[in-house]
Amino acid sequence: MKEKFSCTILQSEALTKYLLETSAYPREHQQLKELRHATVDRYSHLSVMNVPADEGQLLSMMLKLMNAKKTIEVGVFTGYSLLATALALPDKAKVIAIDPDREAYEVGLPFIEKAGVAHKIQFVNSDAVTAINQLLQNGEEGTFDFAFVDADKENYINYHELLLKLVRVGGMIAYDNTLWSGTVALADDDLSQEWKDQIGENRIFLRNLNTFLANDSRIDLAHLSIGDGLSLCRRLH
Ligand SMILES: C[S@@+](CC[C@H](N)C(=O)[O-])C[C@H]1O[C@@H](n2cnc3c(N)ncnc32)[C@H](O)[C@@H]1O
Repeated sequence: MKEKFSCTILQSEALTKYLLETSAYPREHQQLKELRHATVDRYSHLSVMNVPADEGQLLSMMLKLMNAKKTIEVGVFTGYSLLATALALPDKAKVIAIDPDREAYEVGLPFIEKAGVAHKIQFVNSDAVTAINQLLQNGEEGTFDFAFVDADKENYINYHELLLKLVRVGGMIAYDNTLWSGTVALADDDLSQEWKDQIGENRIFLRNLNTFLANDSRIDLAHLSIGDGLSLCRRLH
């Protein structure tokens, strides 16, 4: 029997709604809330590209616990995770935000400015391989505390090699969407045509990444079932 398409990896949409409405939305920063609503108004169904509020809160808590001061964001869109990051960092911290599409970032920018954290952000209008290589050439190897990757899935495995150089020993790389709506666990025959059309080849790229990370002795790994799946990789040496 074909599985029914669902954006959530929790057992029901009702449970996702409960989690967001009970714990996440009441504590969501006002500008994050407004950015989220503006993204729905502007992009409707594409607004699922924003990380959900509970994941934003996890990122925020991790950054504070790590005392992070220099981070990189690969894939910005309208900037929900970027704003959550910038809000969690101290005033003199820096986040390099990379995306070849500046238009979507400009939808979120007024909310970032209103939150008073735009000065922490350096937006780089480029594809990430070029931008990260540039940072490495500039001598910034081993200087980043945290990297958040939420962009083109086929390149995650390439970003991993570059980001392992860019983050310091003990620093963290987080990959978003690594459970891809639960489809990484499904056989081809379990997928309806509607689902196949939506997910394309990303399910295969993410499966390969998950196997690769599980076998990578250079990192500690925690694969979380939050949002659409989040893989946390801590650089060991
Ligand atoms: C899922 S969205 C990011 C959502 C964001 N984390 C948030 O919470 O709002 C993915 C973004 O990756 C960007 N992207 C696609 N290819 C890229 C690349 N080669 N380098 C950097 N960003 C890329 C897209 O333009 C898009 O804005």
